[in-house]
Amino acid sequence: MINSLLTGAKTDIIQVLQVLKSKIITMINSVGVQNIDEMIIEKLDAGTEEMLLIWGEDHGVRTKLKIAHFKEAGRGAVASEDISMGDIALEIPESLIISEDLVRESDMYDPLKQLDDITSDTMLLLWSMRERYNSNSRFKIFFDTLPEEFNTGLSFGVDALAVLEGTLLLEELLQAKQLLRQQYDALCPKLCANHPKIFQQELYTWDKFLWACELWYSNGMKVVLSDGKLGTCLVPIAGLLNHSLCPHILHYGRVDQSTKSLKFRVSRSCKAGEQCYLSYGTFPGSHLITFYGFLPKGDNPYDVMPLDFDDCCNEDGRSNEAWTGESSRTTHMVRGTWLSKSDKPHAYGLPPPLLAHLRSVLKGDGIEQPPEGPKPDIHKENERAVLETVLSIFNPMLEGIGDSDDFERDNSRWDVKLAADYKDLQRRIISSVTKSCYSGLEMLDASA
Ligand SMILES: C[S@@+](CC[C@H](N)C(=O)[O-])C[C@H]1O[C@@H](n2cnc3c(N)ncnc32)[C@H](O)[C@@H]1O
Repeated sequence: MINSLLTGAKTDIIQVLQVLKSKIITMINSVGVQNIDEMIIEKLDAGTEEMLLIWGEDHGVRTKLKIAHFKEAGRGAVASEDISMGDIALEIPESLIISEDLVRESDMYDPLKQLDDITSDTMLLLWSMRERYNSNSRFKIFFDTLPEEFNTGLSFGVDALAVLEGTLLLEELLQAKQLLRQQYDALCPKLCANHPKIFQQELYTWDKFLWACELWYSNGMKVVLSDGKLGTCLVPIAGLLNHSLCPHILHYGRVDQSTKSLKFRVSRSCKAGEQCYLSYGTFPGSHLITFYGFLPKGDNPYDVMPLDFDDCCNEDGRSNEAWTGESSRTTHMVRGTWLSKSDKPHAYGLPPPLLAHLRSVLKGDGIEQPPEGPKPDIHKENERAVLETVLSIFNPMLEGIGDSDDFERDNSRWDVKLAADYKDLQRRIISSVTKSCYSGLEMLDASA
């Protein structure tokens, strides 16, 4: 924006804009200094990945990245030269993107389009299950670089699930897996029986279906293609970029109409040799474990505990249900209180809408509301009741999670270790909320 203002601006305005631009660039680059997700390179330029890059470049890929191996994340992309803010780190021609069009062009499309309620994402998933083993595939080199196992939450074993006892993630994982199993049972056996030449039974087993689901969840990207259609796609080479809470590449996902390519521009500079990170999206740890199989390092502002309230009562305490025939619900997302930016008194690091909700509900219990205003004279009894209510929700959660597991993590299986890390994170969030409530109560006592 500043660059476009600079064109044609008067000298004095140019000077102001230049100062503004350099300040903004310094601020953005300082984000890199706090980058807590630094990983150690184990190996640079690995065999198959190197071949994938060469294949890509032969087909029009342009890149300032090379592939490296990291202990914490498998493969990742490293800048092969300094990449300045706004530069394109990677450009993939649309013709190399694996999208719905490939199913339409294949012999699978006819039988699949006869099915009710099948989405194009599911069609593409079924297509990729066969293409993975097609030795004449145009994407053979890409399929050859994919891991044999994905290690996402969907592959957690019983020991890891046992560690998750008492967390919301356990329910989330079991439900996600059950849903996939139902989808598999409804689709694959019938397709194999009715079209055995197209859907060969040995390629459509439950294990291979789960592998393909993990592939699409952990590597799929939402892309708007040049025909304007939005779909989940696999983007060779770009699929090797790892995620960070402090990413370089934030905005991608629309094929450039003029170049017919997908461009990955860096929003902050990336020095030669530094790992170049993508943002997978604003996901909480539970989602990243379930569908990607990792927890990012650092404080994730999207890690939230959902609290559901039945808004059952109206102002005079009568049930809304009796009047409207339905009860309404509100959900409040509570983060670790260390992430709170609010320095307002009586915020306790908790979300203001949650506090407002509890204050108003507790008013129904005959407890007086604090008067509205810029500096509210907070009514102590009301505040005490609010904090005690929050404690009554979070203390049982803390008990449910229990103490930290005391087993040797480094010698545990990947899934058990990840489950224990997740539980620690949940414990940390819940403890921060209860601690904030207790210190709030102490403050109220001290001012009595
Ligand atoms: C799109 S792929 C990225 C390439 C991947 N590292 C590989 O070797 O194929 C996504 C997967 O990379 C890994 N990953 C991405 N970001 C990570 C991070 N910050 N920490 C640990 N693992 C990460 C996870 O296994 C995730 O499912």
